[in-house]
Amino acid sequence: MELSITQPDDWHLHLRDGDVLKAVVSHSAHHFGRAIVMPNLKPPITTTAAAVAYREAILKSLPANSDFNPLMTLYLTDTTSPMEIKLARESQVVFGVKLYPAGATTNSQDGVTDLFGKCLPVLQEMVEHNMPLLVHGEVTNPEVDMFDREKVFIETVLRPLVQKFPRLKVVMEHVTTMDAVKFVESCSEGFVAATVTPQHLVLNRNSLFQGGLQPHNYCLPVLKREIHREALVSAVTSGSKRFFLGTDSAPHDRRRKECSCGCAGIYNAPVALSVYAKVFEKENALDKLEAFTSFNGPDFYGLPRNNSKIKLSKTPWKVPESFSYASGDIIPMFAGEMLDWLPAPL
Ligand SMILES: NC(=O)N[C@@H](CC(=O)O)C(=O)O
Ligand SMILES: [Zn+2]
Ligand SMILES: [Zn+2]
Repeated sequence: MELSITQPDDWHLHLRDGDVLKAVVSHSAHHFGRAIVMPNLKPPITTTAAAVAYREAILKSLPANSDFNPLMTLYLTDTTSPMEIKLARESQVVFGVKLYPAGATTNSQDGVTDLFGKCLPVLQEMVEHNMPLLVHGEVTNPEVDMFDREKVFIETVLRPLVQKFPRLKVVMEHVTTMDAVKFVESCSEGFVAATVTPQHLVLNRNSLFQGGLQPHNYCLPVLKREIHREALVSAVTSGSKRFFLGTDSAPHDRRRKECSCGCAGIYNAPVALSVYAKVFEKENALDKLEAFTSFNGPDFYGLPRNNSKIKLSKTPWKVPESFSYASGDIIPMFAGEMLDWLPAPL
């Protein structure tokens, strides 16, 4: 069996910098036309100037004759100025501003502590420039149960935010719960949308503990119960325009995953398209795959859909055990396992 679809884009990607960037960028560039590149470097990308420089570094790391187009983002802080939003829009290389609640996830220590106070003028400016707010939707209060952090965030932050700024474009990134699906579906189409990762479509929280602790399945927001996974699968295969592909591919060196205090993040760029295809196939919804991978994202961001096509063939292939690079190795999702949708350029 073979499928030809418009080239997909990845609307949520971590490319890192330095040696890791060089090691991972080709895996995304191979399959995706564009990607929204997350700004949580150390130090974070908080200015348009830094985003432009980071974009140059990414372009330099690409394989020869790749036309992969990195779409940059700014990391919102309590001190981001409205002027920075204007600069970002004028640069034509910045396509979103990322909200990390301070302390929510990898490299979020400089994130926002006062969204409804200090950030109000910036949010207003974003509405004026039609600049999307990309949200890591979890509260950080240590008393809130890890598995409830997304749900509590929706009620305490997102719903009030959308009420206050009904014309702000918001992407709820990497949704993991039935609650998030219901929330996104209740908002106005074209203003609130969500990305969905491969892991949250095929794994539930049992995968963290099956046969012993599984650090390579640990990401944030953490995997949830089976009922939530099922709700995500229904949402993406329903044909709704509100959901689109965002891998949240988040490479960390193996030693930082397999240790006493492991990092959150799953490296899925090499397997993402195969996994998404499998999900849609299983639901008899392969006819809805292309909208999810290649139409809904650009339509939401107001960008043209890609012209080129890729082919997905039902050929079994083995995921490499690891990818070694200059300073270590990175273990991909489904390392060493067989998958059966193989993507290739057409
Ligand atoms: N998803 C993750 O578990 N980790 C991401 C950060 C993020 O997207 O929250 C990372 O940068 O490592
Ligand atoms: Zn996140
Ligand atoms: Zn992410």
